[in-house]
Amino acid sequence: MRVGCPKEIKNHEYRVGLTPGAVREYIAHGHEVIIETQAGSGIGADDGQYIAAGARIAETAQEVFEKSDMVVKVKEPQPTEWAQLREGQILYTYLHLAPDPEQTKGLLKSGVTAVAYETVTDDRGGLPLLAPMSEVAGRLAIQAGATALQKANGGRGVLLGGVPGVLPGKVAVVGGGVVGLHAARMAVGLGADVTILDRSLARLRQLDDLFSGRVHTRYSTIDALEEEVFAADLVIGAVLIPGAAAPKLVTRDMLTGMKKGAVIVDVAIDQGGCFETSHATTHSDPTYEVDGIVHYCVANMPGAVPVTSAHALNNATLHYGLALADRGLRAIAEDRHLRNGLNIHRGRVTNQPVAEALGYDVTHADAILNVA
Ligand SMILES: NC(=O)C1=CN([C@@H]2O[C@H](COP(=O)(O)OP(=O)(O)OC[C@H]3O[C@@H](n4cnc5c(N)ncnc54)[C@H](O)[C@@H]3O)[C@@H](O)[C@H]2O)C=CC1
Ligand SMILES: CC(=O)C(=O)O
Ligand SMILES: [Mg+2]
Repeated sequence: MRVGCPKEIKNHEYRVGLTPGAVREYIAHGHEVIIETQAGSGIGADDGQYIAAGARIAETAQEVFEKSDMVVKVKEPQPTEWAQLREGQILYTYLHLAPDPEQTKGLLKSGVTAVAYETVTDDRGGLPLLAPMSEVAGRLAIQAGATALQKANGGRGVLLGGVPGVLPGKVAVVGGGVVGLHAARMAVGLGADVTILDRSLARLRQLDDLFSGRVHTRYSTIDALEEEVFAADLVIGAVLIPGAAAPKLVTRDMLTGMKKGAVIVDVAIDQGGCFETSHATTHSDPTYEVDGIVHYCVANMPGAVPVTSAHALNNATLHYGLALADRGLRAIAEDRHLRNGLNIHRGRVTNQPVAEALGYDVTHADAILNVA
């Protein structure tokens, strides 16, 4: 198969879909790889490294889209990109379709077969292609929140770790999955007073064990959520219902009960956000204020640390990327975890939560992947 990787064009997105190391693996499997010139510049990988790994360099993204049987990316395709996709081509990238009707329309119109990293599953009930970026974003959320809490940045002027004789800042982490765990790790490391809320008691038990009492865990009722959000200096939004739009857990009304200058980092913004007042921002203008509360809602947080993120992402995407390149649609038909990743196929929505969020009929992948 001919596998192509364009340069990412989302605001301040420096990751790349294929690292030179990943290219070498595709070449070893007998595939051709085309990389857009400078696609790896954000991680310090120049065209020479890609050529040494066996890739051919394309001068334009257009050439990559035109000539590839499978396009491997990081972020959801932007309008100029979805216009270049076509039927018979596989797109392998993050999509986050539930809160994004325009992109969904664009992909449906193109006829492309789109596998979304964030809905591929594993045997342990996890999301293995989302997890590494959730690790990065969870850890970054505390750095971003701590910075936003500084007075000159609009925050209330609290140092998360406090100092001897002054209490530390309070951090509430809403959703104790991968993002929540890694955010809590960083906040604990800084010496903050951390509470994790979740709707899964089993998960709260695990977290209690992991942190040996160093964090508080709380079952997330409306009461508990209100109490923790009102008391917090920093709130991290980290809930997920896979594929679906994030539930709006913190309403605009609740903001009035919060401390002025408190900070919200809504990591779940890529699925629409779990605060009613969240809207997506970019790395060039990451924060805004509503009712005295600073909001940080960057939808591609890991793009800020591309050297770490691109390698972590490629570690996770390589296995299924090779399966798709080796076996095409058959790989999707034969592996239920990859089938869970299929969101769009030849003009139909194949993921139930996406279909429900956007009002489409769902077509189950098994019914249309006729590859016998
Ligand atoms: N902004 C960005 O750059 C990035 C955003 N993300 C996003 O972060 C979000 C979280 O991802 P992960 O931690 O990997 O998901 P996860 O599936 O590991 O964890 C989600 C947690 O939310 C909990 N939850 C679900 N509904 C809840 C509710 N009503 N109240 C309290 N807890 C609830 C679940 O029990 C689970 O423990 C996702 O939307 C993901 O796409 C991930 C990476 C980067
Ligand atoms: C998961 C996601 O949206 C990101 O890594 O940008
Ligand atoms: Mg996004």
